[in-house]
Amino acid sequence: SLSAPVNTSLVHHRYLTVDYYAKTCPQLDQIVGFVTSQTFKYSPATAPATIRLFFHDCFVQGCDGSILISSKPGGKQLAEKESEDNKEIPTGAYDVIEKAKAMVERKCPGVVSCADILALAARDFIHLTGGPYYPVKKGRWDGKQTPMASLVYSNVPHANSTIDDLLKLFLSKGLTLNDLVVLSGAHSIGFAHCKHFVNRLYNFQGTNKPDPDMDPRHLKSLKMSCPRYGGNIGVVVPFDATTPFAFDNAYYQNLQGKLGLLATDKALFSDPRTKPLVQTLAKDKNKFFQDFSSAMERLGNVGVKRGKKHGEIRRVCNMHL
Ligand code: HEM
Ligand SMILES: [Ca+2]
Repeated sequence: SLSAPVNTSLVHHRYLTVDYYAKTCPQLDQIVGFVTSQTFKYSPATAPATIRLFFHDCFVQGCDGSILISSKPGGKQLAEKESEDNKEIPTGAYDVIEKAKAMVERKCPGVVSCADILALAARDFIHLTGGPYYPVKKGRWDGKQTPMASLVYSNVPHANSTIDDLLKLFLSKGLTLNDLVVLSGAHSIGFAHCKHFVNRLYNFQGTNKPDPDMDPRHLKSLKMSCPRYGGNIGVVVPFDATTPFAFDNAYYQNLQGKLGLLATDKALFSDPRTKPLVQTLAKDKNKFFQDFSSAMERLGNVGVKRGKKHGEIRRVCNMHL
């Protein structure tokens, strides 16, 4: 027959369903919803942190909770969580998953994976910040593999990546150029450390001058937060200068107004392959919400594991069974 080759890392998501736990844990969505909304009240920064946590989990060994595992004390292998990229993720994101898992375990012990709880929590936080509410398909198992910090760098995007790099990375996960543009809309909320964009402020591509593609007032205000020398490395700056806690399509409008933060954000508007979609999304919030919801479903399908050979259902999320 003429059947297409099957990418085995992508097939298991066929088993994901919205009502996967309908019999075994009917209260699941409600419990996770309770914990995320309580957390959001006193710690809104946990929302963007958890969304990024989900993204980085899915891109490294698939959506399998591998990012949640802590390194063994005294062990020589560093876990994913301890990698340079993931150390930036505020610990509140790990805490909210652990808290939700503990509550779920009390109601339905040994049934629900941490990977599914993370997918649900990411969805809840998108909704809590004003974004779309979409159904989450479930049935992911937690990964049994030992997570390795050394796998993270090459599997997550960086602020100095080119659109070609990003496209290659997204294609390797079964995602598209459109998914890249649409999922980048998550930068509608949250914060970045100065080091990720400081070159654009003072020494763009070795010119010793700022990036000419940046609004001058925006440049001035970013320079105040991020001095060239002697700044505090802990300082973070909102991706969206106007509404950092509101999930909306202002991210794309900002790109058009030269208010993008990372070079990769800006590149989405300067590259002819991605610019038309940025323009469409900047105009049409409903389309952004619809496209974002389906792109998150595809993100949640990446490298899903199932069954006891590769998977487990953890009791606590930071430790293997
Ligand atoms: C496509 C290329 C992407 C690049 C180059 C990129 C890079 C970054 C960088 C450098 C930060 C700042 C981290 C820090 O300094 O603490 C960040 C934050 C963030 N990223 Fe991305 N990212 C990309 C795509 C995505 C995607 C696809 C998502 C989710 C669907 C996402 C969600 C987030 C969120 C929510 C934050 C804010 C985290 C917080 O406030 O704690 N990013 N990203
Ligand atoms: Ca993972």
